[in-house]
Amino acid sequence: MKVLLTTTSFQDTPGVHQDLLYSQGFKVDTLRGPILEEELLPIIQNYDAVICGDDEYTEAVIKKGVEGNLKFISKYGVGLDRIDLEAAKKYNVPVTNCPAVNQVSVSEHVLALLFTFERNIHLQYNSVQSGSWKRWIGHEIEGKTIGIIGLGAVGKELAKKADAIGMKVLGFDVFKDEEFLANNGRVNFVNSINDIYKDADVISLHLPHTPKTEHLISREVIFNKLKKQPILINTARGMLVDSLALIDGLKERKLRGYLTDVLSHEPMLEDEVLRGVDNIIITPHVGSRTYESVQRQGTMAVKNLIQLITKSS
Ligand SMILES: NC(=O)c1ccc[n+]([C@@H]2O[C@H](COP(=O)([O-])OP(=O)(O)OC[C@H]3O[C@@H](n4cnc5c(N)ncnc54)[C@H](O)[C@@H]3O)[C@@H](O)[C@H]2O)c1
Ligand SMILES: O=C(O)[C@H](O)COP(=O)(O)O
Repeated sequence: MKVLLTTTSFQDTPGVHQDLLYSQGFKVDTLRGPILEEELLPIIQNYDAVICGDDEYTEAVIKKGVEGNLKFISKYGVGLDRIDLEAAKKYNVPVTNCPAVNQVSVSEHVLALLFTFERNIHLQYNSVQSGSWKRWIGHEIEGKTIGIIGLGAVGKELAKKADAIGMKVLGFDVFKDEEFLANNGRVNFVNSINDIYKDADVISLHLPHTPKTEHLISREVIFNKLKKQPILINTARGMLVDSLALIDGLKERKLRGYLTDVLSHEPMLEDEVLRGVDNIIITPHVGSRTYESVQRQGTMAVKNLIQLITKSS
């Protein structure tokens, strides 16, 4: 079994996930992801399986893969938006992912971004480093309303944490998890996303990127629906937000800030429009990158692959 491993956090973090993978007798080749379609096309047919991150598994790549040896795709992570699932089905390549193992890390990252912004840590750090003692005034977070769009694994974990620090929590999802809401009585489920746009001081996105959710945060939303100059936090996917509308919205004070872990194009392009804009903080897709989460996620990705192999034999 020849396996292509492209996720850098898996490779760079020693732990139980690596022990499990390297005890299977696979021949493992590594590349530093994310890997683009044109880079995958010439090599993919050499592999029986891949453990991938946000690599471009287009129909062309999958087709090329199955003309050779490709049989299994194990995604390390949750979001499957870079894998053409229809094509995988068409060519009988099962795809697995790692749900509900990185929500602690990602929700902590959301709060880290929020605290950083509200207490100007990023500005004050740079200022002190340059020898200055300028002191900014920040904002408290307790008592503010957070609107969570997408109450899945990360959204729910964030809802609990936000409640614990005294925020009022609104949540919206296309699926209403009655059991979670019954067990977390202070999480207020709203039936219309517009209630979040209207009432939230902080909006955090936790839904997948699909054709339906692309540019969910549109010019129309930014200019006509946001009522409280919220801070927008995005640890889900860059394509959920219309970047140009967002920049205009920040200039017009429709939003107070944009704190994001994800961009529409990753790795960041040299001419990324969000770079250097006031009141934007960008981190390089590190929401789930903790030693704890990498080991959980990595172990699940390897176990998923072992299960796929066992099932097929
Ligand atoms: N920054 C990171 O490192 C990082 C880490 C994990 C996940 N992610 C991204 O965050 C997303 C959420 O992660 P998760 O683990 O919570 O996923 P999840 O699948 O557990 O939850 C996603 C939720 O979004 C809801 N949803 C789908 N479409 C919706 C819509 N149109 N409107 C409202 N709700 C909708 C689903 O019903 C589900 O409850 C993932 O899809 C992934 O893209 C990023
Ligand atoms: O989908 C996910 O789980 C996250 O985006 C993390 O993916 P990555 O670790 O491959 O960046």
